[in-house]
Amino acid sequence: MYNIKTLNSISEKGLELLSKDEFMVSNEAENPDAILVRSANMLEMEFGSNLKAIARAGAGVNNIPIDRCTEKGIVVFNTPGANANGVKELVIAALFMSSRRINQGISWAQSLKGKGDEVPKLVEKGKSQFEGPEIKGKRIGVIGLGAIGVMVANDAVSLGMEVIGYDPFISVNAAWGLSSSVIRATSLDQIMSTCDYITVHVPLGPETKGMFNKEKFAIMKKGARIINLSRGGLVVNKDMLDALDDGTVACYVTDFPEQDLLGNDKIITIPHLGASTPESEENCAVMAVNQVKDYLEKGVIKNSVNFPNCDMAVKPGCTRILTAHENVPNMVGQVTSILAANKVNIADMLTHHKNNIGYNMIDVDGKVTEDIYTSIKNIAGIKMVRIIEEKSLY
Ligand SMILES: NC(=O)C1=CN([C@@H]2O[C@H](COP(=O)(O)OP(=O)(O)OC[C@H]3O[C@@H](n4cnc5c(N)ncnc54)[C@H](O)[C@@H]3O)[C@@H](O)[C@H]2O)C=CC1
Ligand SMILES: O=C(O)CCC(=O)C(=O)O
Repeated sequence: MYNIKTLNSISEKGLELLSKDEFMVSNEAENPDAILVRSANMLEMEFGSNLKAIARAGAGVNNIPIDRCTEKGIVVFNTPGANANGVKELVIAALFMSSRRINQGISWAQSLKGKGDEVPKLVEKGKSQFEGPEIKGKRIGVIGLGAIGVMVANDAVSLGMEVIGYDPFISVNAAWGLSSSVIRATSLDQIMSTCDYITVHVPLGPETKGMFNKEKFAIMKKGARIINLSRGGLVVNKDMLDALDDGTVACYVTDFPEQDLLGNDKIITIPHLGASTPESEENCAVMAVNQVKDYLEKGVIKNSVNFPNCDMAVKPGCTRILTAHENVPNMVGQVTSILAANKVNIADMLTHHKNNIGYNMIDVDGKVTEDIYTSIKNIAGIKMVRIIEEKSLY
């Protein structure tokens, strides 16, 4: 039986894939085998000795201590693209909101309650304060052309905008999916200095933290509108507030409200709703659960952010040994030497590595004793060993 802990509400569509015979799912599980999480902050969390995997039902993994997980041999998954359409639709809404002062106008209209028959007249008199430009023909910069950025860029083309995209690490898949009308920016500054609208779709990390700062606002086209449904930390709030004050930025839409951003007429604060659609929540949960299940049951890795993808068909009657180790010479050799010394025959084997971590699947004939398990675990540089028979032993 595997124990799965949920840290946020995870769609039933995903959880129902975990059969009750094999998985116990609870938000109170102690020392779980795996954790399913959305946005809960896990950065300071202590991990139990059983923890093998964390699956983020979503894209951003900045709430998970990836390096610490890698060090402990814990595989971290996310669900690439599963909520991209939900976010894209809200970005398009944000684009219109940033231009047409829709929500400010709605709040104002609501404030007329109690004015009786005067309301229609007051509306016509007051509406000019909420005027805003059309987006057709305007230039939009899309920073980050991954699952969300490509969809946003393509839809902006359909809306008649001139679209310029910046992503020095764009994947071949994303490039294939991008409209040929999208102009390629060769620098971030090209976006910052020429666009009427800027939307950002990059992960938050050391390289992107604070990418919207006073140096960038200094070169920005006056009156730019900025949409940030990625992460609050991409923007230096103080510098943004100054840029809004002096008119450099006409409107800032963020999915990440913070105290200092509230109550400003030029800031639209959305309560992190980018992926809050039944469709996105289901897609993410199904993908996250399937990935965790495959890993716990078979050691198969797909869509991990810290481990390599690795998949090998299970050989009937075999025992599967999984190891994670430092990506240095002779790690696999030491494992196979232990097997040879114990007269264990290898039926199949697969090794992959990603950055500084190596991952190894070995199917052997017959059983693996606890002594063999312990000898492998004691090899210097081994971060994790698991033995899977019909169900996981260790
Ligand atoms: N508001 C919400 O509810 C949601 C927010 N997000 C945020 O959106 C971000 C993007 O999501 P996806 O498009 O699904 O991820 P993705 O991984 O498909 O795309 C990210 C893209 O950013 C690019 N990139 C990385 N560093 C860059 C840099 N310095 N400059 C330009 N491009 C850079 C990558 O090459 C990649 O193409 C997530 O990391 C997350 O923070 C994602 C889903 C929901
Ligand atoms: O689960 C959510 O609602 C947040 C989604 C998100 O921010 C992400 O996928 O990065």
